[in-house]
Amino acid sequence: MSTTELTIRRPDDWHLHLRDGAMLEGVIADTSRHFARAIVMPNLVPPVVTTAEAAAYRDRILAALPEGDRFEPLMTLYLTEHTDPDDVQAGYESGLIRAVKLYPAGATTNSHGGVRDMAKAMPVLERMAEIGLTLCVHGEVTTPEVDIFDREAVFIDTVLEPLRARLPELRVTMEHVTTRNGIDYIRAAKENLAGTITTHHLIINRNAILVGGIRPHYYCLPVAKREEHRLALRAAATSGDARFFLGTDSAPHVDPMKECACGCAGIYTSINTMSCLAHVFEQEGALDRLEAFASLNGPAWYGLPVNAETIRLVRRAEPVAFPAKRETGAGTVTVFDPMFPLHWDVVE
Ligand SMILES: NC(=O)N[C@@H](CC(=O)O)C(=O)O
Ligand SMILES: [Zn+2]
Ligand SMILES: [Zn+2]
Repeated sequence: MSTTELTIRRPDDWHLHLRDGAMLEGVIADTSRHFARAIVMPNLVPPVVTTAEAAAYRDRILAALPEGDRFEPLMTLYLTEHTDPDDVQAGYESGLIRAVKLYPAGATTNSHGGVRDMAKAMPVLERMAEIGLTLCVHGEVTTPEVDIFDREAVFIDTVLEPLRARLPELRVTMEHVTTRNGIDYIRAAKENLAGTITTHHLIINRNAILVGGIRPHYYCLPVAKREEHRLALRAAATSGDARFFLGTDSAPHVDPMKECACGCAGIYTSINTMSCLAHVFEQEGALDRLEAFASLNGPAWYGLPVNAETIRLVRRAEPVAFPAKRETGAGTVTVFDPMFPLHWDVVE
């Protein structure tokens, strides 16, 4: 008999875009329904750079939460070349700041204020290494000569490895790993390195974006790679290795910003992530490791307790329906379509 029910600790999302204002209000319930906590990305316009800005953003998130939902936003700071190490340390020591995010300038959505010259960020990075504060990285180079499909691998060789050689004590989370190279690099590290994997990168390869017509709702950054890379991600996610855990990178953009001549990067998966993941883990014969990936490995890496509550997943005979669109006060957001029926349902 195959498994049709599964109870796991309540999951957390270790890489999430909640946005702000009407978009935040429109999407937050899709996360707080299933997830207890999330590492909230700071790439707002303007970005969340100081501890005071992060505190104000946290208040706005809590104010947008539906009545009765218990959800803890774990705040991050957007690293710039002018970030003040003392402010970062104070934010960390107050318990508000859980990570600092490195966006190479120009690498992704709202990253123009990111880091151009790593040398200028060194004082902050040294302080973080000293106090044990985690650096989350969007691991892609932006050099125009480098092919977009190679940007993660080149980042590892030319930015990440030199940084970690110089600051071995620095804790680094490689966000949204998309390549075998990234997986191998994390596996080979002795310490202080972990990686988040998104839901969609376990499901799509680059064909989803390009075959049969250009499909903007499968476009995100880092861009999905070849099938061999997707298989490496699936192997890592389902391996039980504590260095790999869920970061959905759910990144809502309104449809007109996706369906146009120069569409935004980002895929919206908050609403059906747990169903998608149960499907993937079932396919891999690893349902017993879903809890490690979604609920245990992340807290261990960030030094936080595992959630006390549980969620129950049930495999239905009939497919579970999800809305194709999420309507928000900021506009309509298309929901990730895994291109197969989803049978796993989360029951409260
Ligand atoms: N992943 C994406 O494609 N987009 C993210 C930014 C990011 O995580 O790189 C966004 O904020 O829209
Ligand atoms: Zn990113
Ligand atoms: Zn992201």
